[in-house]
Amino acid sequence: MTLTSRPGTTAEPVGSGGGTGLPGARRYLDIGDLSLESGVTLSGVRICYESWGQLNERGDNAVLVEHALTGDSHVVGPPGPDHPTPGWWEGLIGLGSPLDERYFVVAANVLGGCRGTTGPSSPAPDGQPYGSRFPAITVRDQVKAEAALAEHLGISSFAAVLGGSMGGMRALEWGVTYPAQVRRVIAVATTAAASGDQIAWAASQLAAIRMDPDFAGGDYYAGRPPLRGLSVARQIAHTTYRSGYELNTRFGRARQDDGPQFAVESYLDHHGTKLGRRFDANSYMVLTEAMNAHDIGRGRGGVEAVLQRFSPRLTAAVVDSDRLYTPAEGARLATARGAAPLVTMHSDHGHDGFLIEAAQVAAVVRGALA
Ligand SMILES: CC(=O)SCCNC(=O)CCNC(=O)[C@H](O)C(C)(C)COP(=O)(O)OP(=O)(O)OC[C@H]1O[C@@H](n2cnc3c(N)ncnc32)[C@H](O)[C@@H]1OP(=O)(O)O
Ligand SMILES: N[C@@H](CCO)C(=O)O
Repeated sequence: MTLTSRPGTTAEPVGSGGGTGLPGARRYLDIGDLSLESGVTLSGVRICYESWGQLNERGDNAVLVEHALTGDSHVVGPPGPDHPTPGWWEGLIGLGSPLDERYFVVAANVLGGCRGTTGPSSPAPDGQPYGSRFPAITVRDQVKAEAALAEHLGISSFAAVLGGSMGGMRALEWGVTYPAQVRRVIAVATTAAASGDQIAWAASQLAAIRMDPDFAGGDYYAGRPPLRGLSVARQIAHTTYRSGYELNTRFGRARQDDGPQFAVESYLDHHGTKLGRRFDANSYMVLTEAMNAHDIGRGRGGVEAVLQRFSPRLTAAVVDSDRLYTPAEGARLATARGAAPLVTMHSDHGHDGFLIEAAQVAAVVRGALA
């Protein structure tokens, strides 16, 4: 990333919010072709993003907020025409919040996703959706696309790049790939490299989608989407996102409406069906595979070597009941050169605690930026 502004095409903003962070403030930037880590070139890449606040003259008061697997650029704010869901980290941005008027906050929809940034459901150069033709991408590719956005916006350096889960992976990659442009990384409920356990849980999710007859090898956009496979994938994932303690105490052995189905089955079914209404199965697979490939040490001498030369200040935070991105993985991050002591958040909810315990996350961010 150089500090000069680069050519890019800003498409018409949609909605009416401009850069204010009000609903409908999504904007699009066409960054052109992106050469991927695999050597493949993805042509005509578009980034969809939101921003809050003003960039200062030095271009160094920016903060990048990175969303997780099924999140999006709508970090805070009510639902609106462009945002079927409310903000997922309410209280993080705005007056009186950790990311207040001192900062220019940016959040982009991730490369490979389905909320406006180029992904498998986007049109390929032939005008048809990529579908099965969408290339494998990595977290590094996602960060490279975001760097093009940062450059276009005139950002010289970030005061912080922060995110949870898959968002934390991107935050870490930013710190490794662009150390001179990132002063602080805040990595929440995440890992330096996908573990065998995480890849194993992902394997059955990917298989569930592939086994849905509606998947059609990924080329289903003209027909029915593979909602049953996606639902099962989400149900497996959601179980790993919550703690056994929560599932036992909240649902236990109760039956749904005194019928034959366990209440916890009904709950998982609800979340599986709900995701199908807002998420594309191909994106789910592409992003899951990108997370599986995540390893900040790949081609760089391994994770420990990278952590020992990590140059931005690093704050790692974990959720004590997270059985997917375990506290041990956060503790490993906190061994990085110059890292702050590990922050442990308490939640009975497991991994999703990084979304649910918004006040604790806000305290982590406030503390890291103090
Ligand atoms: C809020 C958003 O979705 S933000 C939009 C962008 N999305 C993201 O960023 C993804 C991140 N968000 C998420 O993963 C989730 O929304 C979370 C983690 C925030 C949800 O956490 P919680 O608020 O604790 O929700 P919880 O797990 O209790 O589920 C509540 C839902 O389960 C339903 N439910 C609860 N018990 C049962 C049951 N026995 N049977 C069927 N449904 C049930 C509730 O009716 C509720 O439904 P609704 O979400 O349609 O209103
Ligand atoms: N509930 C989160 C979990 C992934 O970290 C999501 O759907 O993005």
